[in-house]
Amino acid sequence: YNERARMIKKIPGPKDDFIIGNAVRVMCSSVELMKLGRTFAKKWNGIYRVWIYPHAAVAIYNPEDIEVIMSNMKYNEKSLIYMIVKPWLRDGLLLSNGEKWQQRRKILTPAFHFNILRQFFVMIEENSQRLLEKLHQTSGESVDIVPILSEFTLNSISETAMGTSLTEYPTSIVKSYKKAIYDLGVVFFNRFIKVYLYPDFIFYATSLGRKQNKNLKIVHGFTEKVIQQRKEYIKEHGFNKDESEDVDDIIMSKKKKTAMLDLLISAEKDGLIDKDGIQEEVDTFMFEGHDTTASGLTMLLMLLANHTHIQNNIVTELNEIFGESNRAITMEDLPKLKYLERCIKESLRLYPPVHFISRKLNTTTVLSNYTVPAGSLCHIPIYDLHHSEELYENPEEYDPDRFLPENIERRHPYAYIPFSAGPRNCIGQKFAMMEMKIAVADILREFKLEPVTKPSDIVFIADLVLRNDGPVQVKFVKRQRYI
Ligand code: HEM
Repeated sequence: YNERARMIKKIPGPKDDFIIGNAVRVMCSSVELMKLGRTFAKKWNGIYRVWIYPHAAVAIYNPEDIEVIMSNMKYNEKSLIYMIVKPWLRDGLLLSNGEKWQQRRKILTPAFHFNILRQFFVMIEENSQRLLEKLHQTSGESVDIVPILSEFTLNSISETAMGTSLTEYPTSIVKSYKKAIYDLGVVFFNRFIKVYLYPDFIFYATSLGRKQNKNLKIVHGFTEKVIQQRKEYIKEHGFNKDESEDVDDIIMSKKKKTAMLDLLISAEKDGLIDKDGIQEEVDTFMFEGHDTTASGLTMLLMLLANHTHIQNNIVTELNEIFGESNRAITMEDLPKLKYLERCIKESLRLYPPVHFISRKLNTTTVLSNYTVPAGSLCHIPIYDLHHSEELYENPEEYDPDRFLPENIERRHPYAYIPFSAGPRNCIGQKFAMMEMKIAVADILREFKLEPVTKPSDIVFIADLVLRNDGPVQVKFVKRQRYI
């Protein structure tokens, strides 16, 4: 009944229970929670509030409010719910705030410069060829693409950003890393819905807390090895500092592969970051750089398998570029793949891998004519924004032409934000788009995709990235030269 509660109560939202608000309502299964989010979004119009004692939150899914929050540095701080993943990613770029975030972002930005991406291209293409070999082994039979694509994206991020090939590790170690990430997702979800598990002293006394610790040990142990291996490499081969002190030259050196990790190790030598800081960033990039693109590619291939005419349009575009030639794809081909780019963008609209983000409102803010008190959480359910009937005609339909330049122009710039927007946007978005383009172009030059899992079979589970509750299956049938 205080002023804050009175302000929040003016915003429409689900009926709440005395004191605890909506706490009981959100304590449901992972699948039900995802459905509940969609039900709420449909019931209200671009904004609603939830109250889970003692926290108030608004969910906004209209572009005008999202612009207010995302375009302004004063709303850059991540909300309390990210504290659930803090023991894992600690103060890495995704979670850090204030000066620390600014300094880290400055160190890491050059790792995604166009010239660096050009070098990454070669390594991603090598991995894409390995992916094709795997797909050939499926001999046109139905296959679950989730683990196959996750292996491709994990290998790609470790070779490019970390300068470490996972083929040098026993498969059991890599498998247990991936499984530990999946299991952590389950723990995080369970803590997220049970507010009584938020205090550390309660959480760590439960079996869930113990499960988290066990999996964190595996995940941190793995990334520690990745850093160690790179440091040993640098010790042996050096940074090539004799030739230049310039950071671009260091990571572009021909003597060794380029790596984001090298920037961090170099920054450690300059006293800008310490050992723990490096580990935080490696954990962040290994996760953000692989699970997101794997989710994006999974849904994209499933959609293409189910939309033959769209798949054929991409093949026509590929034919125009490659003709009868078997030559490998190059960096120069990428901007020519305009239709494919539209298909990727539309897939990221329908299935945004990062479907939900959240900020903290440090000041009292007016959103949709409602006053939201300082201290509230501000959730941005990207999924619901992208499925809004007001912004997209027939929002459930897969229609790449929504991304024709004239159609983009008609939309609000914050109506489509798969990579977030503003100063705190995704640092890896160009990397991700490049990786997805290479993989899909290579796959469609080689295989015709046939549907097994249909869009109507997809049932989301609540996790850090958008996941189906079960496998996503596709058939890869060898093509007789692009027909
Ligand atoms: C399709 C693929 C991807 C999607 C949809 C995606 C989406 C996003 C989104 C929505 C955010 C904002 C998160 C938030 O505010 O909580 C973000 C942040 C971030 N992403 Fe991505 N991402 C993708 C791929 C990547 C890749 C490949 C990398 C690394 C190579 C990466 C690294 C990061 C990092 C480090 C941040 C935190 C940035 C900051 O706060 O300064 N992401 N991403």
